[in-house]
Amino acid sequence: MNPTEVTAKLPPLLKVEGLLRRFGGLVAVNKVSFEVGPGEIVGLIGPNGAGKTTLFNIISGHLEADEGRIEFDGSDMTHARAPRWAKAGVGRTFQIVKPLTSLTVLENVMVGALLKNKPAQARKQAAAIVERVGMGPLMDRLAGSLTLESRKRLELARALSVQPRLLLLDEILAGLNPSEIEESIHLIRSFARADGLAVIMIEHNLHAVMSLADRVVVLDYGVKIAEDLPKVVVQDPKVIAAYLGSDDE
Ligand SMILES: Nc1ncnc2c1ncn2[C@@H]1O[C@H](COP(=O)(O)OP(=O)(O)OP(=O)(O)O)[C@@H](O)[C@H]1O
Repeated sequence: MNPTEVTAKLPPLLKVEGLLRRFGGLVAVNKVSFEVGPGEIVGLIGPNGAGKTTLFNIISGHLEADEGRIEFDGSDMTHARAPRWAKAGVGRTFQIVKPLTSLTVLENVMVGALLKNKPAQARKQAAAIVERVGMGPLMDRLAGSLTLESRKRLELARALSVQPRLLLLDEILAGLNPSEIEESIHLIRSFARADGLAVIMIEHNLHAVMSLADRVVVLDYGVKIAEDLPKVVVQDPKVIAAYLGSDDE
């Protein structure tokens, strides 16, 4: 049995129905619906400006939808703000990494862990997460002194610090070299397969999407134009046309 067959039998963890978000006259997300089950890895792709980050901003409470409904773990989260999403178990990374530069790596991760734990427990948990993402030796370094690759890992650790059941990863592979990308792919797979986290990843690296995702959702001008297995999506004429018509490489 493959992982999609397993997760298909479980009730969805995230259910997005008819989400719509306007910026003035522009419809950035246009009636988008999809579901994600526990342990499932979903790739979210589409040309620049397709609405991917806007969708993440809505799913993590950083923006409100103008229309539609979102359920997480059976609760209506349509009007929930970011802290409630984090407490409910949704961790996210940002495309522009923004660690608290004057805090250490460990302290950055503790900030999220303190949402649900007392300080001593939060420190222990944060240290375990820092080790898990391979940053153990950098635990006491100031975040402001890290390389881009380490900042990206820290961003992932911060997303994990809220003990998420759903991880939203926004282009965490951009700017990494091939061996760092392989390591990250391995790590993301282990979060889903070993820990049962659901993952939605916005990713321009199609090799990574093909090797990781159980399912791919494609946005173009805010509209969901395809949703299927990675190998089916990359052959879909609508998807090919959307990419050829964009300025993406
Ligand atoms: N705060 C905002 N105010 C006005 N327009 C916005 C705002 N945020 C996003 N947009 C517009 O909404 C559309 C979708 O943007 P979004 O960043 O969600 O796309 P994306 O698919 O994440 O793109 P990329 O791959 O380039 O990151 C774009 O046309 C963008 O210019």
